[in-house]
Amino acid sequence: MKLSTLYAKTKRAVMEYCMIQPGDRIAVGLSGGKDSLALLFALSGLAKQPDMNFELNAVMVDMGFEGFDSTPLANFCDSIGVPFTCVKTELGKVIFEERKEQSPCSMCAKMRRGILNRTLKELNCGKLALGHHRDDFINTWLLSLLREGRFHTMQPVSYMSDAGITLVRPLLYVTEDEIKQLTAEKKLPVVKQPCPVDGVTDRAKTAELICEIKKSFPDCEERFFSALKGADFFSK
Ligand SMILES: Nc1ncnc2c1ncn2[C@@H]1O[C@H](COP(=O)(O)OP(=O)(O)OP(=O)(O)O)[C@@H](O)[C@H]1O
Repeated sequence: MKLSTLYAKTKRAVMEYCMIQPGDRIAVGLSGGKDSLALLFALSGLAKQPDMNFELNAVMVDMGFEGFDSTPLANFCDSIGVPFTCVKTELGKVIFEERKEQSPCSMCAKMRRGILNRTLKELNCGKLALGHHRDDFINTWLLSLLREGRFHTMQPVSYMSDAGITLVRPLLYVTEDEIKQLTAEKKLPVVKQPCPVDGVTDRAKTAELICEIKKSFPDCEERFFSALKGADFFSK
């Protein structure tokens, strides 16, 4: 993926949905996976553009899974001049070993979000940028339809009034394939936290379903996405 395309697509989302205001302090939620690394890479490039005026941080919640080492991420942040904060937790153990949660993903997301919010407050950051990309918006829409029977997906921008933090998703227009290309070309240091339910969730099943549909309708993702945009799913 060309860097100019990455910046243009990210900037388009940022401008269209007013994701960044001058002087903002933004934290990228860095999981160690390819999506949030690509987001960090894109925003650190945008931050250097003369018409952009914001400060960037990277924040990671270390889930405490055995063998995970965040050093490559710390080194990467250092190399692009972005301060890195890693919050060490035992969330993995609490969720999977002690509580043996029936729906670990929602519990994990909730607890992780609480820790991220607290850390953002300490860092004086008012916005949390997440690495959701175009295909995640489509996947969430299909999952909501199949599981909850409603037309719904994530928003490019949403305000969490209880925490006083704004969530932004600047990779709205970037596809997963583009992120994979970028990760390989730029040798981004992916160090995924070894989650036990990775690949066996309903979200993974809808991703497989979309792959099946693609065999008969190769452009289905473009069509789904333009349907979401056309139906004004995303509020500005
Ligand atoms: N442990 C974490 N610490 C900080 N931010 C996180 C963490 N886990 C997830 N996030 C943020 O939430 C977003 C969505 O999380 P999700 O678990 O769905 O990961 P994903 O879609 O596989 O993305 P990635 O490739 O970045 O892991 C991530 O892109 C990242 O911005």
